Amino acid sequence: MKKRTLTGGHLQMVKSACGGANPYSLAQVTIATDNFKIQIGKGEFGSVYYGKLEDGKEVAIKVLDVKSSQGPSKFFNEVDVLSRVSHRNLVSLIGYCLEDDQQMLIYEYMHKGSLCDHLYGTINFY
Ligand SMILES: Nc1ncnc2c1ncn2[C@@H]1O[C@H](COP(=O)(O)OP(=O)(O)OP(=O)(O)O)[C@@H](O)[C@H]1O
Repeated sequence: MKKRTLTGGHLQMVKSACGGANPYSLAQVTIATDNFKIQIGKGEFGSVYYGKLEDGKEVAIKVLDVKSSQGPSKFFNEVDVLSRVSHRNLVSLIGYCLEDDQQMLIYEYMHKGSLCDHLYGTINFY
């Protein structure tokens, strides 16, 4: 299957859409996740890992599965929507990592999981 990556145009859109979300390097994400040690979930978009940023903030890091048929458009849509909405019942987008063909989204970590986790019993606590 053809590998889907973000084009230069997509990258520009992501960077401007990210607003308050910060860019993180692959090295920072690797340290934060202790080399992607704890996988807390898997969705359509890819795998989700537990991490802790330098300032101690706990995060959930979604790593785009490059084989996903959703590809860059899913990444862009998620960044675009979450950067424009802010609500106590919605998870916040803290940052993103776009490096070496990697596409990752960094969210605040929800200790109590998602509504879906509660409905389907798929939660793992860390
Ligand atoms: N911010 C978060 N905090 C804690 N756990 C999370 C967070 N985001 C995702 N997870 C965990 O990872 C799992 C997969 O999440 P993800 O959002 O990728 O899948 P999804 O809910 O099926 O959505 P999508 O359709 O975007 O793939 C969730 O069910 C949850 O257990």
